[in-house]
Amino acid sequence: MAAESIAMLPWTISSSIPSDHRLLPRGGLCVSHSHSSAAPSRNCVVARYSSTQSSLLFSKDSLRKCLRPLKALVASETPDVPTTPFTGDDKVGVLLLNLGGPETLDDVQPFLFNLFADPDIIRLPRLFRFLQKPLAQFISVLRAPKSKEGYASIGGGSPLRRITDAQAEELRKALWAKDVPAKVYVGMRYWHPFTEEAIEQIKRDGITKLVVLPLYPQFSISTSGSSLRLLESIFREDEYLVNMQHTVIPSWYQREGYITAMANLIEKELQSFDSPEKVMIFFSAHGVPLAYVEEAGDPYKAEMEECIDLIMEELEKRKITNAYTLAYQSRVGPVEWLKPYTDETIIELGQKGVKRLLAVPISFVSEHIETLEEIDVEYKELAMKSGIEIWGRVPALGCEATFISDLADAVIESLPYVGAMAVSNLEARQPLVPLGSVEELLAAYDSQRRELPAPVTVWEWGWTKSAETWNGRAAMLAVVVLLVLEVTTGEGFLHQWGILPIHR
Ligand SMILES: C=CC1=C(C)c2cc3[nH]c(cc4nc(cc5[nH]c(cc1n2)c(C)c5CCC(=O)O)C(CCC(=O)O)=C4C)c(C)c3C=C
Ligand SMILES: [Fe+2]
Repeated sequence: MAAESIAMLPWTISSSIPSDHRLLPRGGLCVSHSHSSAAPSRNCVVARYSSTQSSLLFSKDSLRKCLRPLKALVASETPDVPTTPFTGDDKVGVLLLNLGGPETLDDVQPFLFNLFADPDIIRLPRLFRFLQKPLAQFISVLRAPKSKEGYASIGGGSPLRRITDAQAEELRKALWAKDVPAKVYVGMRYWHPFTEEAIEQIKRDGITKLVVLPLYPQFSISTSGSSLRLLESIFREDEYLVNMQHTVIPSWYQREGYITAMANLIEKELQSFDSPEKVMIFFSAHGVPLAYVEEAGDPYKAEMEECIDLIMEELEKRKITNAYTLAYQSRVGPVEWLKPYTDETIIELGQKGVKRLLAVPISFVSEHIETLEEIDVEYKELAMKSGIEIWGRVPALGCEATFISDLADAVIESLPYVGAMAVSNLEARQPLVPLGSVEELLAAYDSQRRELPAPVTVWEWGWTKSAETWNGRAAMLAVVVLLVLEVTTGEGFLHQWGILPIHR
């Protein structure tokens, strides 16, 4: 696609651009993939000035340094990119999208139901879609006791609402301090305040321009993708929203302020070890099923790896050159997830003689059950058993000032593009998209729109993984059928055992 054909994208150049050209406003730069044949090393990128098509080879460092004057230069050549986006009548809103978490132990099962009822979390083949809700009910009831134990151990509920509300308030203050009087809303995917509730408030407040900002640094179909898909369906059916100008920032892991804030946290935590240089930095990201990446084109893994490259580059500039590794935690269910797994990696590192580990949660910006329980308790215990002697953990960003200020900048930089973007011609991983384009955005990742295949497709005889999986599936299907029969007829073993009430 010609650079000229996409006129309205913001000024975000990442030092490790993922696709073969990141497109900037007309007259802007296309920056090629850091691993392209034109870029001889991983520290180089090729930038092409779109007006003249001339190419230049930059080191990532020098590209970053010359960005500001370049922006000024190109802005002066691009009169059609709006520079004064708002009139006095505009009311600006920012909608933060997040996962949500159960606030009490009684919320756990219904929260899990909402999560598993999401087709972006459990993707059933088209033919079996009608089973989504019964299956969600079944799995949520089955998983609830274990999840409840976890939430009980971190104080009886998820801290996510409290932290996200605090982030929203700090972001609002940062925006006002930067002369952008905006209101900030929180819309959760699986628990209160639900996205629908936030949207109702946005309408009541008469917001005319909305920036949608998922609080996940890296994009995944299962997180930001799911939230945006829901938002899009809400927008489609509402006259007020259809006419409200908006833009979406699908991911922002490459932003300088975020990278700096993460590097600051890591640097600070390293100082608490007696020999900081001997500590291995252990990035632990939330996993996703492998098929999301390999079959559905989820950019999550690629964005995660780039994000870690950027953080390590930033640390390197500060002369911090520790060994580091990335692994994926929190897998659920029988299918294969992104590897290496965090638990297996900890054991291997112990066997290799690593003695000091600093865990860095990387896919989420708040403390939550998987940092407070899984990392701080389970993985720490495993590490100690595996021969690791000293264990540390970097806190989640929360309301860290550099981070919040950078989020405010991301919002401000996106404002000129609110309502000014076309839905067509989407490129995978472009920095801003309009709503109404989530399908296109996802299709850009998954250009052939293939359905996710069954996790084990080849049948093998014997007591094998495939036999186990197929037996498991058959059993699950049978249970679902029984449950449906039971619920619809009001008779069956659950009623007989008094688990479900008998209706007379
Ligand atoms: C970037 C972060 C996350 C990705 C990717 C993600 C994918 C994903 N998650 C599940 C299943 C569960 N997730 C649960 C909790 C949970 N998940 C995330 C983040 C990501 N999930 C967070 C921050 C939380 C915690 C919220 C809180 O209450 O603090 C849970 C519930 C907890 C539990 O029972 O373990 C489940 C289940 C899947 C299947 C998936 C990808 C398909
Ligand atoms: Fe999750």
